[in-house]
Amino acid sequence: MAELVFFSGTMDCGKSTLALQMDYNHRARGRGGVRFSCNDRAGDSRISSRLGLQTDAVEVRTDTDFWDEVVVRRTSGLRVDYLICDEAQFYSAAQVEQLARLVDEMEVDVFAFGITSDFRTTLFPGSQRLIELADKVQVLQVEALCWCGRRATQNARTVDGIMVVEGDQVMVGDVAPRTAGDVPGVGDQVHAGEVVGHEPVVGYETLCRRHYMRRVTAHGANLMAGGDQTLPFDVDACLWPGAGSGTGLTPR
Ligand SMILES: Nc1ncnc2c1ncn2[C@@H]1O[C@H](COP(=O)(O)OP(=O)(O)O)[C@@H](O)[C@H]1O
Ligand SMILES: Cc1cn([C@H]2C[C@H](O)[C@@H](COP(=O)(O)O)O2)c(=O)[nH]c1=O
Repeated sequence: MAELVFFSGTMDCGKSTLALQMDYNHRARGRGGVRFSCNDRAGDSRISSRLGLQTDAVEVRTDTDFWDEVVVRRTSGLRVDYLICDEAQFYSAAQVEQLARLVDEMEVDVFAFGITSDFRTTLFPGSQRLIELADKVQVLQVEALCWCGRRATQNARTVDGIMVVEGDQVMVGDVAPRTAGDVPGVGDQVHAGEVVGHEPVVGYETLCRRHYMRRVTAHGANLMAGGDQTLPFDVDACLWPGAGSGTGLTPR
């Protein structure tokens, strides 16, 4: 019996790697599949893993109809037993419904991969519909970690190194280990898209809920630990502007 499975998690937890592995394993057993992706960091029509593997894929656009994609291939004699759907958070609800219909009416297995929520902790439309319709939602085994060592559950967006909570939902970007540099101070607020004399650099960082809520990125934690605070200094004993009642760094 065909299935709609949603493999979900934060950024950088191995979704695209798993997508490529599942495609490889099914293909190796003679099954025919089609790979789809949307807005991959490596560019249009690609599925790329940070482990270094990448391959071609069909780019999903707003007018892509998955039902038609499968019908066209089957009509021309191609075998379509399964679909690999990467970056599925960016698909529309209607496209996810087409995927579900392919499972139910054409016995096509659909393996979808995507992040659940955006930088404001809001569900992406595609992910929401997948959670609503999937036969199984699987959280990936490899956990992305917060800088504190806890499991990361949130995707924070940074602009020029500062965490932001406003801006467009879709902004293609990557997570990157932060290096020391001249970036603005902890708690400063800038908005995604704001240009201050240069093109803003958008990045992402996976955080645990506690540090997402307190707006403490790795860089912020470093600043606090290495700043002129009297040691020992407990980063977690601070409230953040905008994250609670504090107006600044307010040791609890
Ligand atoms: N140099 C590396 N060596 C080993 N593992 C790596 C390396 N770079 C990335 N990874 C692994 O790849 C994972 C990210 O895989 P990827 O498929 O790109 O994630 P996702 O699609 O979920 O964003 C990381 O969690 C890490 O486990
Ligand atoms: C949180 C968040 C992420 N994105 C973008 C950033 C990346 O291009 C992809 C996620 O890719 P990954 O392979 O899972 O790392 O999504 C976005 O556009 N908006 C967001 O809020």
